[in-house]
Amino acid sequence: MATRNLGSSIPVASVKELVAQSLDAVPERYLRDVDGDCDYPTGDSSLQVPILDMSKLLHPQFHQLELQKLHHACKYWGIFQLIGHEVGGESVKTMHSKSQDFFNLSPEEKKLYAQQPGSLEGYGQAFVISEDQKLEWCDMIFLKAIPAQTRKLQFWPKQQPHGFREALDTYSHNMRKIAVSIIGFIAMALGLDAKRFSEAFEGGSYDVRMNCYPPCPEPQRVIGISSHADISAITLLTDCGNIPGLQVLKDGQWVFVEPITNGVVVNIGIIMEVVSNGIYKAPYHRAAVNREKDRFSIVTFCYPDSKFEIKPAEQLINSDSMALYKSFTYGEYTQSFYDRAKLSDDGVPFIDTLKI
Ligand SMILES: O=C(O)CCC(=O)C(=O)O
Ligand SMILES: [Fe+2]
Repeated sequence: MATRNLGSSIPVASVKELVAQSLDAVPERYLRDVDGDCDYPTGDSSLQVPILDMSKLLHPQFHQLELQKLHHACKYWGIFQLIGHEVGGESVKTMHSKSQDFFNLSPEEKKLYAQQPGSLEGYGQAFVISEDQKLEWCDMIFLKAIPAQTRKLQFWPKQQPHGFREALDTYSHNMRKIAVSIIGFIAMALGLDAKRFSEAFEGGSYDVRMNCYPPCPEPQRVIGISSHADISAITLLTDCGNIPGLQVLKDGQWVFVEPITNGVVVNIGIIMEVVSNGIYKAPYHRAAVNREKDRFSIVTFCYPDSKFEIKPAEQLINSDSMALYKSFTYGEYTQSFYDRAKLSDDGVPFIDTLKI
């Protein structure tokens, strides 16, 4: 198993603590519109993110049509909501309540699990690399969950919230179950060997990020998580409550992903963009915040096992369709991402650095 250096982040104040001070104005470091580049839209409500049904993918009668829908969703959206999967709502609900309980602990209790220099794991913020960088309206805790031997238990809340560790163990195994099945169908939709993909994800890595977006007095002027594409192969997101926040960029427009009961949001990450030779795109997405309530999301970044080479699949390369991306070992790929994350933003998207 290649060890991954997940980089590090400069400690900054917790947004929840900031909100507890009942500020009526948002501190300058969070404001996105001061330099006139705020583009916070309400989201286009005429567009709806595709919904895929796992039980249909598994059903001989409906399989073919649903597989075509999956191909279309991955190709034109890079994101879809998955229903009819085999994971019951209970484990998701339990994890969401433990995650909320964690963010509601006192600042002192949460700090027991704070990120340490040189690592992104733990409680804090991701990728703060300079003192004048704009900040996101989000607190998070980031934990590597699978394989179990990669867990850094010093960052896993222990006594409080009671049962957090067991809940995360169950939740992450359930997310792996979903990843193993859906990646097989994604491979199939591309005409690739489903079994090889499912096996690679059976032995893959699963990193979990729990996000808390506190209510903001000026939600239009801040961003919960700024626009990015995930570096995973696929990402599975569950939302708790009916508070929309996730937005995806579709043909130049931001579209809200409306939470649906028991739905798991699946999005294509950069690894699958490379493997599919660009047929499927890792979509840009971001999180908006609201004025009224905390929003919580739990995001599982799914990676294949470390033997899996990150390169365009050979079956997709021919004289009409040349390889668009270079080949990487798993270790080279993750290291190159974290090496770039330590540098100040040069405006070049990570995916472009992978192109031939
Ligand atoms: O919370 C959300 O809706 C988005 C989170 C996300 O994109 C991420 O953590 O990578
Ligand atoms: Fe993301």
